[in-house]
Amino acid sequence: MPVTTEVVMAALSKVEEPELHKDLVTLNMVQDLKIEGGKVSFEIVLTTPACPLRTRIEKEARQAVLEIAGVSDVEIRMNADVRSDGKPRGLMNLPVKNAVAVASGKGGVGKTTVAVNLAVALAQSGAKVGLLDADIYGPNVPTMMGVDHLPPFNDGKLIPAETYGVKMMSIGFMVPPGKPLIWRGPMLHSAIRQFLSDVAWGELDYLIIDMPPGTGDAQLSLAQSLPLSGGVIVTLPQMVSVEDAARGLAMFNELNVPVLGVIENMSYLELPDGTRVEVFGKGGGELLSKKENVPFLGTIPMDPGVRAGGDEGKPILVSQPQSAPAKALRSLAEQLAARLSVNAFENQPDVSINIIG
Ligand SMILES: Nc1ncnc2c1ncn2[C@@H]1O[C@H](COP(=O)(O)OP(=O)(O)OP(=O)(O)O)[C@@H](O)[C@H]1O
Repeated sequence: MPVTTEVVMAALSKVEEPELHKDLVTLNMVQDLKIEGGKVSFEIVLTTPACPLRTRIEKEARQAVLEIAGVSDVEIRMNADVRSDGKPRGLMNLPVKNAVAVASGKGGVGKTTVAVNLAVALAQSGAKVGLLDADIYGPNVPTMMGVDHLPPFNDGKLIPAETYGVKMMSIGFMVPPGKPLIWRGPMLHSAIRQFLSDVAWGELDYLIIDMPPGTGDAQLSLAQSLPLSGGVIVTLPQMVSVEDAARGLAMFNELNVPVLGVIENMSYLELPDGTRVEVFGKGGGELLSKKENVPFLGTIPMDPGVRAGGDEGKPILVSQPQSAPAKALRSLAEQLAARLSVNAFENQPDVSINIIG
């Protein structure tokens, strides 16, 4: 019996996308199916290039098709088309499929480090990524990304700097170094709006926003100016930090920003003999996520390479991509991308693949 499109699609309709809990055919993920005798080839279009289950999906699809009588060879090309959460992005309707705020209850917990590395990890996976440094009190993103100036204006628009595949904009480019940044409400609001309306971001799969620490005017302004797909809270394992982070979560709730999860930074320091020292205590991130009933995305170890990467403008995902903290950050970026895909799907279940433009 010859192998037909119907038989192949029927086999693939038994393969489930494990996060979305629907099969590949229903999700319209199977494209460009070709059959030549016993040879079957097709493309699987994932909902994010940072899909943590990419290998599993490919393996299960291959197995399902190989089980069809008469199939001798299966060629699968893996591709991705990031889903949008479907929210219009502010006055300018920016072509940004997902916007994610990275926040913390207070300063110094590694919020900027996490935002920078999440952006780089998503870009390394193949996504189109922007990074907005909205930390108006301490704009450190340019230093951590190793950039000290913007390209010239074009067509009256600010052009974002681009490094490590990430488009980046920061208030740090607008003010003389070392000058204290004192913001009043209306000025703050207009600066944030300018970042969104006067910057030529272009099409983005993910815009990562490094929020100022704390819970105040800037956060409110941002959430009002740009509907967010969700927010991530960074905390240390210690209890004081967890209490601050809980305030950050309350802020997201008040602003109607869906909480994507909690990230625990500097969870332990691993010594050369393998011993782990819990410098800032233990388990705060998980405790917070249980108490507040929000997802726990994972932990990042403390590592001198992370600090050095920030100081040298070369994020650890670039300087030491195989190190333990780089692996942890990559996995966090994948968890985040997967959650965004699930949320986008739940918001618009009838839109299988959502393309901007
Ligand atoms: N996992 C880590 N291991 C080692 N050092 C880290 C780690 N995460 C962050 N750091 C370092 O801790 C310091 C604070 O980090 P960062 O500036 O990212 O924090 P922040 O929460 O954004 O602070 P602020 O809100 O004050 O800007 C930096 O020197 C950074 O390099």
